Amino acid sequence: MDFADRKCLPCEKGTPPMPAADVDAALGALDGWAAREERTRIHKQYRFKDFVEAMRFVNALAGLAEAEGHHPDFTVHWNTVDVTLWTHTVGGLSDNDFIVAAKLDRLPAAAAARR
Ligand SMILES: C[C@H](O)[C@H](O)[C@H]1CNC2=NC(N)=NC(=O)C2=N1
Repeated sequence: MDFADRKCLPCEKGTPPMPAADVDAALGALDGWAAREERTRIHKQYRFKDFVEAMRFVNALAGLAEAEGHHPDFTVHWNTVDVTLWTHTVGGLSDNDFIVAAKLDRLPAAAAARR
C-alpha cells in the first residue's frame, strides 16, 4: 500500500529502527526525499515563491503532524522549508516517517513548491 494511504501507528520503545536496505526501498516510493545521518533521518527541502507560501505549507504540516501523532523537525528560511523526519522512540527511521513524508507531498500547500 502507498505510504500516503496509511496511518501512523504508535511506536513501541525498544523497536529497532528500519534497516538500511528497507530505508532505500522506502525512499524509492517517495519524491525528493533523501536519507541522512547514516540512514537514521530523511530530509527534503521545499522552496516556495515567498514566505507566505512557505508558512502556508508549515501550518498545513503542523495540522498533519498532530493528526498523525508524528512530528517532523523543520526550519524556515524565508521561502525555504527544510523538513527532517525521524522517530525519536526508535532512534532512527520507522514506517511513520515515510507515511508523514508521503502525506506532506500530497498536501495542497505542497503543490506550490518549486521544482
Ligand atoms: C506518545 C507519542 O506517540 C510519541 O511521543 C510520538 C509523538 N511524535 C513523535 N514524532 C516523532 N517524529 N518521533 C517520535 O518518536 C514521536 N513520538
